[in-house]
Amino acid sequence: MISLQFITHQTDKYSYLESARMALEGGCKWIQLRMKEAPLDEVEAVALQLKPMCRDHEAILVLDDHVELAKKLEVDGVHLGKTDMPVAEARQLLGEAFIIGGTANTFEDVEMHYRAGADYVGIGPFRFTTTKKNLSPVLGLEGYASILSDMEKAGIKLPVVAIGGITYEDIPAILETGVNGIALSGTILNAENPVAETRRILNNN
Ligand SMILES: Cc1ncc(COP(=O)(O)OP(=O)(O)O)c(N)n1
Ligand SMILES: Cc1ncsc1CCOP(=O)(O)O
Ligand SMILES: [Mg+2]
Repeated sequence: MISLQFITHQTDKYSYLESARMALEGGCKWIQLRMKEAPLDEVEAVALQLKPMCRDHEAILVLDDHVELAKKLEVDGVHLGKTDMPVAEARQLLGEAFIIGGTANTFEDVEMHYRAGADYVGIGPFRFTTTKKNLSPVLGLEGYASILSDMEKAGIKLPVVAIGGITYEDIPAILETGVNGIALSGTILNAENPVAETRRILNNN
């Protein structure tokens, strides 16, 4: 079964919490609570509801961006990008027990996160997506192959999660490049039945 990280999103049909609930029901064991434009108190309110749901499903819960909140709520970790708190600073604040992920679009980004002590890197985008604004350049399969080859040459062993516009059909070829996991949002939430789609993705990969 693949390592699948579900990225929460709010749609016309689903709230952030409902999106996570469906992924958990479909068997996903890793949820990232990403509420991009929401005020901190709203993120906290949803995280407080989501934490016991993740615990009941034996799933990991990481927060996008919010290091102090992750510490306060004692969730499992955070995911940090270029404009967020640097990974090294987050590590100082959170200690070794928390999972810290960093965003990368180039080998240099990976190297930086590796040196700073990240536990994994989210490399993307694989292709264009409307789920995130201000996207970095699209990587495609060649981009992953190239970054993973550079990592190998440099002796950098760090779990890689591919992200950005990924669909069910893309997953086998992306995994072939050597990435360790896949992060998905839209392809699950746009499916007719997101619970069944999560199951299909997990059972066939
Ligand atoms: C697994 C994973 N990879 C990359 C990202 C992107 O994070 P970031 O660059 O901080 O952008 P925002 O998600 O905060 O808009 C991610 N969230 N998760
Ligand atoms: C958070 C994030 N970072 C790069 S692409 C992306 C969005 C992923 O969502 P989707 O699977 O809907 O493209
Ligand atoms: Mg961020």
